Amino acid sequence: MSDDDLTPELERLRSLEKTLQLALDIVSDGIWDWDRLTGRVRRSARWYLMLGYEPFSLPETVDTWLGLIHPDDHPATMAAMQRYLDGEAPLFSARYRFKKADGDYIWLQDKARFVEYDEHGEPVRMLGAHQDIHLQVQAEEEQRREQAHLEQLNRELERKVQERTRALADANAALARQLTLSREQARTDYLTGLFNRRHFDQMLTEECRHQQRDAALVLLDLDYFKDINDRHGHQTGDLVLQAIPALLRPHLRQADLLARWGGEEFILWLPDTGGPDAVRLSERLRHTLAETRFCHDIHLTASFGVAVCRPGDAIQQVLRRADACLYQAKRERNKVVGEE
Ligand SMILES: Nc1nc2c(ncn2[C@@H]2O[C@H](COP(=O)(O)OP(=O)(O)OP(=O)(O)O)[C@@H](O)[C@H]2O)c(=O)[nH]1
Repeated sequence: MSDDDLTPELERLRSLEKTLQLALDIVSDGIWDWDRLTGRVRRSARWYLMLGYEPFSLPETVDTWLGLIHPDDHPATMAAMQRYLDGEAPLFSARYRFKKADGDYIWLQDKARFVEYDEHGEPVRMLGAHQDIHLQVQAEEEQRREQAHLEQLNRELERKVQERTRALADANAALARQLTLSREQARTDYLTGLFNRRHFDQMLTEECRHQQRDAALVLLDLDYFKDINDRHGHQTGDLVLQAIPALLRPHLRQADLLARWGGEEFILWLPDTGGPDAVRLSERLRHTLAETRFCHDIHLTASFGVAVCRPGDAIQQVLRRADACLYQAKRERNKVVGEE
C-alpha cells in the first residue's frame, strides 16, 4: 500500500480517535491507559485538570497513581485490583480519595479493565476511567451524619420517655400509697392507732344494717384520768392511753370492734353477744385494767356502761342507753353497769 493510500486511512483513524476522546470526556472526568509492557500510564488532559495539575505534568507511571491514593484507602483499592486480576471481579472498580495539586483529597470512582492481550492471552493494556464523585460522597456522608444524629435523638427521646414513664409510675405508686395512708389516717385515732369515732360510727351503721342477732355496745371511760395528767404530765397520760388497746385486745374476738370514742373514753361493739356475756367481758376488762401497772407505776380503773342492741334497734337509742349505764357506773367508778 502506498503512502497516498495510507493518508485517508490515517485521517479516518485520527477522526475516530478524536470522536472516541470526546465520548470518553462526556462519560468520565479522566482517562488513564496503562501499557503493561512498558509500564507507561498515559492520562488524559481532563484527568490532570480534574486534579488541578498542569496537563501531562506528572510522571506517567503506576507509582504516580499509587502515590496519590489516600493512605487509608490504599488497602481496599489494592484488594479491588487484586480481585480483578484474580478473575473474581468482571472489572476493576474502586472508590478512593485522590490527592489534588492543592493537597486536598477528592473522592473518585475508578473503573478499568484489560483491553488488549498478547498472543499468549496475557493482558498487556488496561484502560480506566475516573469519575469525580466528591459531591456525591459528601452528600452521602452528610446524610449518614444526619441519620446518625436522628437515631441519637430518637434514642434520647426513647430514654426520656422511659424515664418519664418510670417517674410517672413512681409518682402514681407514691400517690396510691399516700391515698391509702390518708384513708388509713382518716379513720384512725392518731394516738392509739384505734378506729376513730367517725369511722366507728360508719361501721356501726353498717353493722346494724346487717345485724340479725343481739349485739352489745360497751362504753368504757377511764376514771380520774385528769389526775394522771395533772400528776405525771400530759405526755405520760398519752402513754397510758396508748397502752390501753394492747390490754383490751387479748380479750376480744376478731369480729369485735374497738375504737377511741373521745378523750379517755373507748367504745366496743360486740356482735352476736347478749347482755350477760357483754357484762362478763366488761368485768374481765375492768379487772385487767385495775391490775395493770402503767409507766411510773400508775394505777388506773375504768367504768363501763353496757347496752344491748337488738335487730332493728336505732343505734342512737342504744348509745344513749349505754351512756346512761356508764353514767350510773361513774357514780362508783371501777364498775360495770349493764341494762336491767
Ligand atoms: N394525756 C391526754 N389526756 C387526755 C386526752 N384526751 C383527754 N384527756 C384528758 O382526760 C381528762 C378527762 O377529764 P375528766 O373529763 O374530768 O374525767 P376524769 O378526770 O377521767 O374523771 P372521771 O371521768 O369523772 O372519772 C382531761 O384531763 C383531759 O385533758 C389525750 O389525748 N391525752
